Amino acid sequence: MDNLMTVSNLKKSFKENIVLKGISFEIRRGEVLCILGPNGAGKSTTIHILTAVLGSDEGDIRFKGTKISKILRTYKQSIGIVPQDIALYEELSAECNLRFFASLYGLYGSRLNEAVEEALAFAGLKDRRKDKVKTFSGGMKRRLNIACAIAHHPELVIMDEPTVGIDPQSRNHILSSIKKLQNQGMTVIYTTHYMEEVEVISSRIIIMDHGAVLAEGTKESLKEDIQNEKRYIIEVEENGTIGHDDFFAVEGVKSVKIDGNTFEITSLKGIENLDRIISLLSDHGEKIRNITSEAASLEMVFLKLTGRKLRD
Ligand SMILES: Nc1ncnc2c1ncn2[C@@H]1O[C@H](COP(=O)(O)OP(=O)(O)OP(=O)(O)O)[C@@H](O)[C@H]1O
Repeated sequence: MDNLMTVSNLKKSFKENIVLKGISFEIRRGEVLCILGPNGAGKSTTIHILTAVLGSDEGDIRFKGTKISKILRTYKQSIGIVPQDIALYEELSAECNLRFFASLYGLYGSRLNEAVEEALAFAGLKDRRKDKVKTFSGGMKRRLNIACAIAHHPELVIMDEPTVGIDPQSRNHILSSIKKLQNQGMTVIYTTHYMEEVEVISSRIIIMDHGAVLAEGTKESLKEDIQNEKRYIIEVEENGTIGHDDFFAVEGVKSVKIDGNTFEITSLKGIENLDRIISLLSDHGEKIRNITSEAASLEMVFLKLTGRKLRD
């Protein structure tokens, strides 16, 4: 895949709050690039700068090799933006909203009609086309919002957490429609703090936290680093005397987190030490309520990179 966009050393502060600390990454043509990070990581700020609605303090963004500031008009016609907050006219119908937004990108006549039909089908809203947006559920509004951003067939679609606060059915609809956009040749940038979504749609992932890129790669390559680890979550009736050092005394244990009655233990994969961990607990008189073991996941990748969970 060749590069569609290159982002170099983006820095942004709001007064003394340093929000982006010089981030760099590339966007390859035809991929779904997921930017994964917790609330406040700087995802929306990055998106605002990428969509040229916010300036950066430093850094450079190139679209097909040219600085976007030099081709702002062409660039803006080439992208579709799905903002975090729904931007639709509530008093207008689904169809009127689509007509309005697609016409902003210069579509008219039969091309506009075709684009509107296609976008209504894309959003699964053909039968609700004449209804006012204010009668729609949150999920339907989200789907329409995305349809408004892609009706003009942009080369690059930039989506900022488009599934926050919607029902599972609409979420699934949106995730599968993103795959469809990719199959049609579009490139997608997608920010989220949901790992489950990244697992489903990403071609590549950027993990962000505190305004910095912590890691970049495919989900497989990111997980490769932790393939050699196993994570046990053990819940006991009542934690009495057992502490971190007791677990570290067991061969293979790499990290221990104690949260009330729950122990999270990371261990080297090859070392089968669960029986020894269980013996340790029983020697301390702990009654085990539940044990789960996790395979390598993006959650574990995030935990390893930052020492905390993506969502608590
Ligand atoms: N216009 C602004 N003025 C001042 N501070 C801002 C502004 N926009 C963002 N910030 C701050 O920048 C930091 C990063 O915010 P940003 O919205 O980019 O993060 P995010 O990863 O998108 O999080 P979320 O998922 O909550 O949207 C936060 O501390 C936020 O308060």
